[in-house]
Amino acid sequence: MASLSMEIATTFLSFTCRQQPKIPTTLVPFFYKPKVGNLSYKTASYAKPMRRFSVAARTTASDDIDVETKIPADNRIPATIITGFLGSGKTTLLNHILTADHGKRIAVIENEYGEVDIDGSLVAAKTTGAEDIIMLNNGCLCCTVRGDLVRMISELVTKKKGKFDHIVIETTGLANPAPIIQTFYAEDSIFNDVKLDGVVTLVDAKHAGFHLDEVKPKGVVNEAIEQIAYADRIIVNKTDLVSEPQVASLVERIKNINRMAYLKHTEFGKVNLDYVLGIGGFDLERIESSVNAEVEKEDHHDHDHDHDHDHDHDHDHDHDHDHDHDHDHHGHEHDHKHGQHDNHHSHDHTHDPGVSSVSIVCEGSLDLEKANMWLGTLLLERSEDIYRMKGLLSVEGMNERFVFQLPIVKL
Ligand SMILES: Nc1nc2c(ncn2[C@@H]2O[C@H](COP(=O)(O)OP(=O)(O)OP(=O)(O)O)[C@@H](O)[C@H]2O)c(=O)[nH]1
Repeated sequence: MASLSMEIATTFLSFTCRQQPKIPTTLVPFFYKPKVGNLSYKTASYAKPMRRFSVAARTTASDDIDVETKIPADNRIPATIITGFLGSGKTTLLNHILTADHGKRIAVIENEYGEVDIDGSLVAAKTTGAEDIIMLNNGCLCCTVRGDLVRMISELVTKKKGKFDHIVIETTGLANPAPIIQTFYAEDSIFNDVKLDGVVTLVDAKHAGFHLDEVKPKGVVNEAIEQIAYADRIIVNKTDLVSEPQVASLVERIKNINRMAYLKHTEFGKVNLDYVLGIGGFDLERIESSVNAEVEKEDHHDHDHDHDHDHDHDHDHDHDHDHDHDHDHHGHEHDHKHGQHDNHHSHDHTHDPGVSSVSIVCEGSLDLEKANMWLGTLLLERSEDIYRMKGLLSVEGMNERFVFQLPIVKL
């Protein structure tokens, strides 16, 4: 599969202008947090994080699309962000990764909020000397030392390229992952050599509920929620300290925040390494295959009501998905809008007033211009509410399907 990257505005506009296809099946999962107050459009908060827009074509491009699709494989160095609230087990997981037999040479960037390097001395690799460990102390990667992160990754790449295979970044427990994710897209010096592989979030089975409940002052993010919302992989750790029903209830709550991420329960961060490394959470091919799996499940989804797509009406149901599809459909909202032409449907499960995930599946014909307009409007008006989007667009008249993902990050 070929892929390409380009400026968002160009891609979006040229894609719109040059194609007039329908979209037989489109799946656009995204996270959103309901907006408080008026919607507003801020150029800086929306345009900058999305300056890279990646498109992956499944087969070959047709003549009428003005994009170069024969792009070489993405050989950039993968980077994994390990995040999670204070004491959730990030360093424990890091040690597990570094001491495991995986054959990867890992460079570690360890962020400590205080001046004293405590985590660094706890990291196993320091004693083995097998990997590079870079400490970023006295500030948080998402704010005060973000510039240092950029410089350190750039230096790693220029001075030690070829000497390591993967970068693992452990954030502080108070980090908001969004600006860290943005670093991988907004900084050319990083983007050209390093790709974000995934965000792994540790959740403390015993204390997470308390942190998730915490009501922050207006304008202040709840980091515990953000860390879950941005995750590709969630590890509910310290399950030895709580009962099974407590774990189940926490898992339900987490899934209500982020149904796109995979989730595992562990003690002392003991997970298979392929669960956390090389996961391709930000990798278009992987996204495409997981989105395809979602579509297949959608196709076999057993609706308890009839859809008559021959009639002049629109079924509009918003879906919350998790990878097990273990949600039930009792009491969820179905928004049927009659009198419109589109045959798409989506299902809306609203469980949590804070952050949630939504998948939209559109079947049949969709006008790309309208879809583009809808996406553009959504991003203009709700970019402050959306953490992340991954999607798959199937375009009439073209054999390819197009994958996109947007880390919607705000500073
Ligand atoms: N009982 C229990 N303790 C654990 C588990 N995982 C980690 N711990 C312990 O919890 C404490 C905190 O673990 P860390 O790995 O340092 O957590 P962290 O997220 O890196 O902590 P900060 O860097 O302070 O945010 C340590 O004493 C760990 O040994 C677990 O599954 N069960």
